[in-house]
Parts: sequence; structure tokens; C-alpha cells
Amino acid sequence: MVAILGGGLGGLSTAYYLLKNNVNNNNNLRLLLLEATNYCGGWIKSIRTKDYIFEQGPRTIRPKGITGLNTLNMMQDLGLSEHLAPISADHPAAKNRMIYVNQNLHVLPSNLKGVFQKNLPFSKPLIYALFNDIKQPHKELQDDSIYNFVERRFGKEIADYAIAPMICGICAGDAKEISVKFLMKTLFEWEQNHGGVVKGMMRSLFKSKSGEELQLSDLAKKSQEEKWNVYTIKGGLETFPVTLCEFLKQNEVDVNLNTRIEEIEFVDSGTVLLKNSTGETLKANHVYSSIPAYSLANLVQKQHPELSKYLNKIPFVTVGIVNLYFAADKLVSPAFGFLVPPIENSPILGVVFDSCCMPDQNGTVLTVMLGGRWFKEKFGDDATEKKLFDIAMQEIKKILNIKENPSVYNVSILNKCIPQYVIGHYERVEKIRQYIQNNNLPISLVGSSYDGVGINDVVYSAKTQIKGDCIYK
Ligand SMILES: C=Cc1c2[nH]c(c1C)Cc1[nH]c(c(CCC(=O)O)c1C)Cc1[nH]c(c(C)c1CCC(=O)O)Cc1[nH]c(c(C)c1C=C)C2
Repeated sequence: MVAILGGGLGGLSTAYYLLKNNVNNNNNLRLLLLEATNYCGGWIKSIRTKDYIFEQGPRTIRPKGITGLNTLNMMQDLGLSEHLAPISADHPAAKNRMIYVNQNLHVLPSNLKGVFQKNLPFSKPLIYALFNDIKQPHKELQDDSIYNFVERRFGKEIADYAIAPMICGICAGDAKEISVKFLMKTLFEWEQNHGGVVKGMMRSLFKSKSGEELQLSDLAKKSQEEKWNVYTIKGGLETFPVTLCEFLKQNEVDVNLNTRIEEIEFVDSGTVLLKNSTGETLKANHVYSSIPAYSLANLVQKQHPELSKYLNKIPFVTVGIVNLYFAADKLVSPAFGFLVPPIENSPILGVVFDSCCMPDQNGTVLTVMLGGRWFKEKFGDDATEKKLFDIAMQEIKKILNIKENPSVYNVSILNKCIPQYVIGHYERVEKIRQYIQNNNLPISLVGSSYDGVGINDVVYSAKTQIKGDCIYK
């Protein structure tokens, strides 16, 4: 029996690929998914009514790259093809991404032409950043913060107004702490191996590309032909984990809700005991942990304090989400929304214009994101939903010039929801996996704590982890 800890997208995807593996290899491995709460889907949660959808976690998925195409293959397999709502590259939600600087909203360039023009708040056309890169001397490093790297190669304005807000949008984190390898591994390697980004890029143009071949589903091919930028799911993103969970149950995966594991004991390389909160002990041959690294740290603390210490070194941040529904239509211009660079020292991280990104919404739907890396600093230890709502309203009235109050709203505090891949993250994860291997522990690590925080990354890391675990072949 294989046990899967956690019923978020990481755990569900792990069960899905283990099931596929069973079918492909004619195995009959029993699969048991254990979820501590009464819901499968983790942070992906949608509140739907006939007029609006409030997304409490992620809202869009990227179709591109091997990880994006892989998720589309899974979507088709789950029968979700007709439920997807693509946003094409020329849609305002794809083109108009803004930042709020010096009390003004500025649209970021979205095409090559824009790179040659001067766009506020930048003092020069962005193309000048490449000259900066060519001029910079070589600096040998193992890792660096993404902010330092971009400031060094492309200048402070790009670091402050493009990269730092983008890091807020992706992981609600501080670019001065996040590893450059999180988003720019290839660029960093070009700098380290070839002395600069432009030099590395020129050399790579003459090298043949190699990568994993992925057989594309019709849906994945369609996304390429129609040039999708991102997509959502009609009726809310929650449809994805809910459908995936149903698929697993129909295929005889045991999904146990309200089952909180409190301790893990490794007996030998093929036996592991999972003790739950009611004092019951489950025996498995292998366990896949998709729960946050800090939760796993608690479970292994007694038997493997060193492993627990490494796991606890992966920090997480809390995000406040304020969803707002206004009956009036088009209160904002058509755009994806805006981000506030940390240098502006605002109480909010950004706002998504959901009614522009998602179909079938009457009126105006906005989501204000607050806190992240600065949650405690801005809101203290006793942040209340009322406090977050008041701040969100005050900011959107000021920035978007909205006069009315929302007809409906929802506030969620997502406690420790996004892992932070701080400097040294990848080496730390390597050390954790090395410890597991050296001690022959029958456990594999999946989920957002280790190999990528996005939806596509989480799905893909479940697939690659299972492929690498030779015990099932
Ligand atoms: C709970 C809040 C979340 C914030 N980021 C994420 C969540 C769940 C996760 C996330 N969002 C994006 C990515 C990148 C890769 C992907 O899968 O699409 C991840 C992992 C994309 C994204 N979401 C927002 C922005 C501005 C971006 C950046 C890229 C883009 O322009 O598409 C909206 C947004 N998310 C967060 C904030 C603070 C925010 C602000 C408007 C945090």
C-alpha cells in the first residue's frame, strides 16, 4: 500500500500519476490518500453564485512550456476540455498588466515595440538594460537573490519596478530574499558560465535544444494553435481538484477526509507507520508527502530530528485575500490588474480585476491581495478580517477611484500558504532528498514546498517524482 499525505493539488496529482502507473505497469498497488480537513483541493477554493466567482487562491493557469502542456493533458483526461475558458494573447487581461508607482498606475510593456520606447516609471527604454548587462564584470556566485542579480545585470529600476512586483505576484515574497534560480536559473547560469546574460543567450542560440518529449493531447495542441496566454475554468478553478478527486474515487483510490496524521515512524526501507489523531496506526510500504515542509517536519521530528530541522528551514508566508463584488459593470479599465512594488511600502500587494479575466460575471469583481512576506509587519499578530477589508477598501477607493461599496465581499486569511524559495533553497532540497536516500526512508516529497510553487509545477513534480521512484516499475 502507498499512502499519500495531503489532499491539495500535489497529493491529488500524486494519486493520479500513481494510478496511471498502476495501469501502465499492470500493478495493483493500493492507494490511500489522507487529508486532514474535510476538503480536497488545498488553497484552490472558489465561491460561486450566479453573478460572480470569488477565487480565494489561484485563478488562472499558464498553458505554455512542458509543465503547462502536461497540465492540459491531465485536464483533457479528466474531461474538462469544454470547461476551460482561455484568454488569448491579444485579450486586455493578457496585455494590460499594471504597476502602481508614485500614486499612478502604469501599464507594463507587453510586446517587443514597447521595449524600445520609454515607459514610465522607467527613466529609459528597457532595451538599455541589455547594454548594462554587457558592461558588467563577471562575479562568481553559488546563488544570489533575484533582486541582486537583476540589479547587477539590468539596473535598479528593472529590479524595483519589474522583478520585485512580479515576485509578489508569484509567491507574495521579497525579491531581495528569493533565490535567482526560482525564476531565472538559465539567466543566472549564463552569467556564471559565460560572463553575462546577453553573451550566454548568444551562445545558446547556436546550441541544439534538448528536453523531455511530451505527447500532446488535442487540448494541448489547441492551446498552441489558438495562442492561449492563460486560462481559467468556467465556474471557478475549484472544478479542477474536485473533478480530479472524483476521478480518483471512481478508480478505487481511497480518499480519507478528516484524517490528520500526527507522527510518522519509518520501520525499514519498505515499511512506514502513520499514526493518526485518533490513536490508530496505518501501515504502508511507501509514503508520498505533499503537505507543507513545516508540517512534515513535525511528523518526523521524533525519529529524524535532523531531517525535521532541514524541512523547517523552508519559510512560508501568509496572504490576506479580499474578494469584492460590485453590482455596477466596468468600474475598472479592462486589464489583468496591478501590482504594487514593495519599494512603495503600500499595505496591499496588488489587485486582480477578476471580472476582466473570468467569463460569466455580472458587475465588477476585484480581488485585493495583502501581506505576504510583510504580513506580520503590516498587520501584526492579530490581523482581523475586518482590518484587512477596511485597508483593501481604503486602497482601492484611492487607487481606482471607486466610490461605491461592494454589494458582497469575502475575506480569507491564507495562513502560511506559499513557500518561499529563499537563497540556497535548491541546495537545501537536495540535502533533504540526500538525507532520505542515505537513510533508506520510504518517503518521497511532492507538493509546492520543493520543486515549484505554481499549479503546473506541482502537477509536474508529482509526475517526475513517481517516474524516478523505481520501486513501481
Ligand atoms: C494567494 C495568492 C497567490 C499569489 N501568487 C499565487 C497565489 C496563489 C500563485 C501564483 N500566481 C501566479 C503564479 C505564476 C505561475 C502561474 O502558475 O501562473 C503563481 C505560482 C501568477 C500571478 N498571479 C498574480 C500575478 C500578478 C501573477 C504574476 C504573473 C502574471 O502576471 O500572470 C496575481 C497575484 N497573486 C499574488 C498577488 C499578491 C497577486 C497580485 C495581484 C500572490
